[in-house]
Amino acid sequence: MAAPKRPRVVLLDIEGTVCPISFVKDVLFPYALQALPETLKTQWDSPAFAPYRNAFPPEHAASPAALEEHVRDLMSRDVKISYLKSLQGYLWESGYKNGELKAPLFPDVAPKIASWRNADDGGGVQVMIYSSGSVAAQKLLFRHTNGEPADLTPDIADFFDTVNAGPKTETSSYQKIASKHATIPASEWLFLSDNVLEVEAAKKAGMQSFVVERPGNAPLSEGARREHRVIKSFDEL
Ligand SMILES: CSCCC(=O)C(=O)COP(=O)(O)O
Ligand SMILES: [Mg+2]
Repeated sequence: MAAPKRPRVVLLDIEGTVCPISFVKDVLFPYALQALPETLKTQWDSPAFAPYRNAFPPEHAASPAALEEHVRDLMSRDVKISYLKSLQGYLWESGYKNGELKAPLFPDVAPKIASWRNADDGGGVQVMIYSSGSVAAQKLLFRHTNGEPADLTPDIADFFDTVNAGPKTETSSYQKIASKHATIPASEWLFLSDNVLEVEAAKKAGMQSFVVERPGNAPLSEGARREHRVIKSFDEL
């Protein structure tokens, strides 16, 4: 069998791949829930907030109390639905901007993103992001990291979420992502994720894909370890 081609695009998941799951569950989610009541109280009818409110099903957007109850329920179950993800990005914005929120990237992540970008092979390796978090939330996260420099967005060529690509466990989403950059065959994309179902969907779309095993991630089954390459750090690439 021919050796896989060196990737020209590295497509990265966020939670459990570039930063710990605990940052999302124990820092970002509580921040959003804490900001929610005041936002609903003071911004319910504001033009800035209306698009986020109106994206929810009407029965849940009927009153601040109904919306708060629904958001709390969705977040307690970590439901990755696009209107919730958009609202979370809106709620996190002030926290990132005032310095309360800073994304704790694993130590290998920022240096490797820079080295992919600068790879001396006539254009480097493009780095793109695909996360259930909204594109707006992704940009906030990569603009406010613990790296030096903190803003990694200049090194990121494109951002995908469940709105512009589709659900992460569906093969069609990876086909759609690859078709946006159609000069690069799917076989020259490498998708890295903690989620085995996402890795399987990317592989079915013809991408290379490895499972990333980080501290705090859910344990991997023996089957997953047999079926997929598992890496613990981007330095293994
Ligand atoms: C980029 S926003 C924070 C992460 C988030 O809300 C999320 O759902 C992450 O899911 P992922 O697809 O990156 O595992
Ligand atoms: Mg993930």
